[in-house]
Amino acid sequence: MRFCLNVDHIATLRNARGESQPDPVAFALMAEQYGVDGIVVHLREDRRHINERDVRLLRELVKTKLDLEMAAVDEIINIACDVQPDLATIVPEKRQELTTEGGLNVIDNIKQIKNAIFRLHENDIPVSLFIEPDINQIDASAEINADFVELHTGHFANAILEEDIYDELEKIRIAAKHAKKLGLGVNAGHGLDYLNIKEFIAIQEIDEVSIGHAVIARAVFVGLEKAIEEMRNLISTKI
Ligand SMILES: CC(=O)[C@@H](O)[C@H](O)COP(=O)(O)O
Ligand SMILES: NCC(=O)COP(=O)(O)O
Repeated sequence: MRFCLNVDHIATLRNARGESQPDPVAFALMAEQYGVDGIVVHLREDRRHINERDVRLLRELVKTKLDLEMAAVDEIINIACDVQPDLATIVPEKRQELTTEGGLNVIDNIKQIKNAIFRLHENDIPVSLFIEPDINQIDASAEINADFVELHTGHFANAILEEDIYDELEKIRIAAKHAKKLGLGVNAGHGLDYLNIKEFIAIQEIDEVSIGHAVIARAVFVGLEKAIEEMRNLISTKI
């Protein structure tokens, strides 16, 4: 299971004072040295954290894989087609949200997302759709030629009761198997941390996890190298 690090919230800290430190680009390059398999950044329309300078510099400097999370809107699609990330992950965005609250509704927005995929594919950029672990959403994603799906793990991460955790994990497991059967790459992310990852790695069909907030928070206390090492060890644990 590959481990990609989302560095959005280094940019959140940088932007807190409108200055230049800590630089998410420098942080991402250090993370690569410490063994992550890729860097994820979410260039939001409101630029609350990652900005275009970060994305363009990361494109120049990242050696592993650059996964650009983005809304399916012309402004951001144009930037993505110019920057050429290794993967474009289309995510839903709502101004008032604190963080991403759920997966894309591919079915209800099929025309807009199909157009975004077409434009990104025209520029040789593989596309992942950030969706709920839902069979119908997976079928719709395959139908419009997505290359990957990223299964939203937020409901699993936020579940408290044992039975809810089990139910959410089963939804992800079934969805991952179905997506694999359709030939889609299967990524997952949102809210994964040092505790819930232990249950998550049992799902063999997941190719890659994107983790940000929990690792950044841990790095504040133990440093980035150790935070990455600890998560890497948990993800590599033999089941
Ligand atoms: C799509 C997703 O779950 C995250 O990668 C996303 O970046 C969350 O948004 P914030 O980083 O703005 O919290
Ligand atoms: N797509 C999920 C991601 O990149 C990181 O989400 P989180 O770990 O910050 O919740």
